[in-house]
Order: sequence, then structure tokens, then C-alpha cells
Amino acid sequence: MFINNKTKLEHSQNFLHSKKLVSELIRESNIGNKDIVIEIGGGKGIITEQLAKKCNKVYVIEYDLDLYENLKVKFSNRKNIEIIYGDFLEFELPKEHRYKVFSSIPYNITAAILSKLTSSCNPPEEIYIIIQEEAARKYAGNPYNRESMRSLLLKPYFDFKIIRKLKKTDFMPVPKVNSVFFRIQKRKNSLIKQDKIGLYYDFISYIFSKSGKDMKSRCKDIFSYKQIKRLSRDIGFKITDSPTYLNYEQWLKVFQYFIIGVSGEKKKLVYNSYSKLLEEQKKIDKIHRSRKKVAFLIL
Ligand SMILES: C[S@@+](CC[C@H](N)C(=O)[O-])C[C@H]1O[C@@H](n2cnc3c(N)ncnc32)[C@H](O)[C@@H]1O
Repeated sequence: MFINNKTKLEHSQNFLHSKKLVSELIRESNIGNKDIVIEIGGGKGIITEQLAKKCNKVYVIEYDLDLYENLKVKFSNRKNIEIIYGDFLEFELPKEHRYKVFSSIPYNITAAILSKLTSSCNPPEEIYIIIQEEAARKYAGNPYNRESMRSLLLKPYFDFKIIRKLKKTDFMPVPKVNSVFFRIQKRKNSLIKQDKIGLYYDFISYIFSKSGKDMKSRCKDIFSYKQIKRLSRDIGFKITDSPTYLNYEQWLKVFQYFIIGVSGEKKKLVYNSYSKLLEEQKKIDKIHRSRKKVAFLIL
């Protein structure tokens, strides 16, 4: 009994209980009858059931053995539902096919799930997730929150939208935190040209990894005082603002200026900043996750 409770807590299980709500959420998405959809954590199948009526095929990955076995039985006669046992984080995403994700995700692995999906070489066309409100705001940045390094690194490729807020009582057991229905949509074309995207990643990582609280101190090695003063006037920020005060559009303008107005020597200062950041992140992830590798192939 004790072991069961512990397992359930680790798997972050707050279940939706209203079929009406689930069908509204699916209606608010762009899931259609041609779509192949991955559901992370099927739980008791409340989303799976209705997704399968709307789309071509649903692949459900469930990490709780009891829930997995119940789902297998419940959907044994449904040809367009495939239930897979395992950890989504060890699951191999489709390499070529178009697909979407629809899921009420386990909140304890939000960052790992979103990092896996958005950094894939073939990311989902659309990700519809129920997620903790605070996390959604951080990912989306402006206009829901101030921008973060994460939102600025993702925005060239993805568009974010909080579709609606949910009530705590929409879940059983009732969670302590607020939740939202959130959409991450892959852009048809990146907002930054392919040959400049590496430099943009390095540039943003450099500024956000630098010490100093404001734009003036973080940019001092790449822009002269005169340049940062002019940029602040033209783009509309204060040199004493924190980098998170500038929105994505303003950052694009600062980056454009960095491309044309800064010497090659100064550009070199930002090189490899993104890969250094990833290395540090990897070290942190290694500490957090020492899971056994189980790979699943789908599609
Ligand atoms: C918040 S519940 C949502 C369940 C159900 N879809 C619903 O809406 O009621 C999250 C589900 O993800 C499962 N889960 C937790 N960690 C997982 C992982 N690493 N991989 C796959 N499923 C996981 C849990 O067992 C649980 O069923």
C-alpha cells in the first residue's frame, strides 16, 4: 500500500473527471481526422477516448503499470489507439512523420517533456498541454510574463498561447497549483534566417549568462556605451532595465544591430555561449535523472 502511494505521487497523477470539459478542450484545438497524436500519460483514458474519436491515431505512453494495464483492456478493441508502457522521456519521437501532442502532463517533469519536444529534429506541429500556469507563463514570456532566456530561445521557432485557465476542481485529487490549457505551435518559417540562428542562440545565451543586473552591464563588452545608449533610445528601453524587460521584438532589433554594428572581434565573444549552456544543463540533468534507458519506436 505504501509503495503504491509513493509511486503514484512520483508520477504526478491529478486526473480530469469531466468528459464535457475534455471534449471542449479538444474542440478548442486544431486536432482533426488526419492527425496522428501522442498522448503523454493516458491515466484512466478520459482524454484518449475522445481524442480517438477526433483523430486518425493516438499513441498513449503511460508509465504507471496499473494504469497501463487498465488502458490496454479498456481500449483493446479500438484500432486507432495504441497503448505503450514506459517513460515518455525515453520514448523515441517520430523522425519524419507529422504529428501533434495532446496531454495533461505530469507536472514534475514539465521542463524535461518540453525540452524533449521542442529540441527534437522533428518537433510536433502543435503541442496542446494542460500545464501549471506558472510554467506556461515562463515558457510563453511576453505578453503573459516578462521574457526569459527560455522564451527568447524558443520564439524563433514556436508560438505560444494560453487558451484557457482551468479550475483546480477540474482535477481529482484537487492540485495545489493553478493549471492552464496551453498551445505551443511550430512556426511554418523560423523568424530568424537559418544562417543566423546559431549566432542568435549564442547572443541570447551570452547576455543571459553574463553577470550584472541591467542591459548596460551585461552588454558592456559587446556594445560601446554610445551604442547601447542609441539602441535604448531607438528600440525603447532603459539601459538600466533588466534583459527580461525587453520583449522578443525588441531583442530581435538588438540582435539585428549586433549583426551589422559590431566588429568581428566582438562577435567572437559570444561564440559557443549556447553550447556551454547546454553542457551545464546536461550536467544538471544527469544529477536529476539516472533512469534506465528504454527506447520505444513508433510510426
Ligand atoms: C496529470 S495525469 C493525467 C492523466 C489523464 N490523461 C487525465 O487527464 O486524467 C499524468 C499521467 O501521466 C502519467 N505519467 C507520469 N510520468 C510519466 C512518464 N514519465 N511517462 C509517461 N507517463 C507518465 C501518470 O501516471 C498519469 O497517468
